[in-house]
Amino acid sequence: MSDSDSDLDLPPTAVAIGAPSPAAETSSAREGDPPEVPEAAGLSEPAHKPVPVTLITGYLGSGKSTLVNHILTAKHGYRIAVILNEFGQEVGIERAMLQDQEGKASSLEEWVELANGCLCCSVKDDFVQALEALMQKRNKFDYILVETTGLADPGPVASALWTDEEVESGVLLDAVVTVVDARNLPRQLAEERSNGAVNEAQRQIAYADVLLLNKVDLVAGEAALAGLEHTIRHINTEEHGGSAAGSSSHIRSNAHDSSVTSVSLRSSCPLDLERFKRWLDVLLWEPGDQRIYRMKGVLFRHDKEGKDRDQLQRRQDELSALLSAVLTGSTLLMLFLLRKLGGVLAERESLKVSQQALLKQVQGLHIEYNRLTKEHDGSAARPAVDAEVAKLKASLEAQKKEKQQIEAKLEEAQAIRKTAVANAEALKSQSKGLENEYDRLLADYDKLKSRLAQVDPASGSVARPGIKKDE
Ligand SMILES: Nc1nc2c(ncn2[C@@H]2O[C@H](COP(=O)(O)OP(=O)(O)OP(=O)(O)O)[C@@H](O)[C@H]2O)c(=O)[nH]1
Repeated sequence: MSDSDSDLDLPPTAVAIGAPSPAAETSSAREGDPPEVPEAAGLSEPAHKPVPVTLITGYLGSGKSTLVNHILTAKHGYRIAVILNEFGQEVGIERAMLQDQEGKASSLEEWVELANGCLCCSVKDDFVQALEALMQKRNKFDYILVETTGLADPGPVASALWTDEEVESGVLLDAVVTVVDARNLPRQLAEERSNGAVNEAQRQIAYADVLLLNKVDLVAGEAALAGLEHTIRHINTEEHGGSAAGSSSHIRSNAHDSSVTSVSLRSSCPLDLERFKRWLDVLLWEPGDQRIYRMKGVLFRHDKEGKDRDQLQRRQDELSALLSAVLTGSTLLMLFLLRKLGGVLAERESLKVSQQALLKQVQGLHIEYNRLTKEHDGSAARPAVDAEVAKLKASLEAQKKEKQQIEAKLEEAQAIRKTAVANAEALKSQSKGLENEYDRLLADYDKLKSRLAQVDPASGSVARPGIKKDE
């Protein structure tokens, strides 16, 4: 590793090994520095100068995409086009991961994904076509980064850049950067291929102009790292002995390792994360005859925020349902009570009328009684008059009783009315209380949402001091 590389704006757990290339210089631009115009891109010259192409290679899961994402989000001022080659048939996963970094300035100008095969063989023509298509927009970017699959042989990919006339005139191989997985390197180098051919990990190291020893955080001890560095240098100088940029390969080329394949799974339902983890444990610890090199994907799951949001949403829904049930119930009850009240009031009015009529009748009877008493006092008709008066008195008594009954009914009606009004008041204040609780929950939900928004999903830490994620 050259000393000048120590300033590289690289991920903290990566070590650059080998001669610095323009690509390495690209990533060494520090924040705030004005962007240097890449010589090969010739931005100071007319646009016929070739665009530099950097091939980023490395075994499955070594950290190529991490490096590409780092370059795209670092502040260097270059505009970059990316050609990404996926081994599997799924496209869009890496792009989705990039999109996760919203908020960071991205140098990405163009993004092309070539899936279901390797640039070095089955999709070589697609690669050339993609480059030709990109060259139609050459003024939009200063650099092209090509991320190969983990099984790609960089040799044929590099040679594709100078075997197509149109491509050759527009681009220039800047460097082959090989990302090496420090933890898994010994195993990867030891893997045997048929006929004793050099395996992919070895070929990728051999072709590198720049070697990036990645995942050094997963290797314990300086001595182990020094040993890995020695091994890599040895393979690179022994097998390679020169730059891949512009040189022809003397490494025995090999057909792809046909025992490696990819499987992709899609689901439109949210994942139960715990069950998913258990499934992964079984898959990784008891793989049977299969070895799993690499997994990547975008999970559709209910996270904590989602759970909280769901719970809150459910509580809100329940509360609104309860509130509307109570309001509907109270309205119906009010209507019922009002109707009953209306009936009682109408009955009271009719009772009043009949009471007045009775009073008039009693008064009329009284006048009639006085007249008859005066007229027939001492006469022979007196017994008949007395009988008549007794009848009238009985009728009066009956009417008095009726009046008492009506008054009792009236009292009862008034009591019902009083209860109805009290019930209506109680329901009113109950629904007011529910409304307040509903408002309070909405405010809690907003607060929780804004706090969760401050949680850094990568580290789980909270951006603002004093607020814990679990709050
Ligand atoms: N511990 C540790 N993990 C890392 C480092 N660099 C990358 N990773 C992780 O390693 C995994 C693989 O990284 P990628 O960048 O996707 O690897 P890749 O080479 O693009 O993988 P393929 O495209 O499948 O070949 C991811 O989970 C990364 O977060 C590192 O320096 N240290």
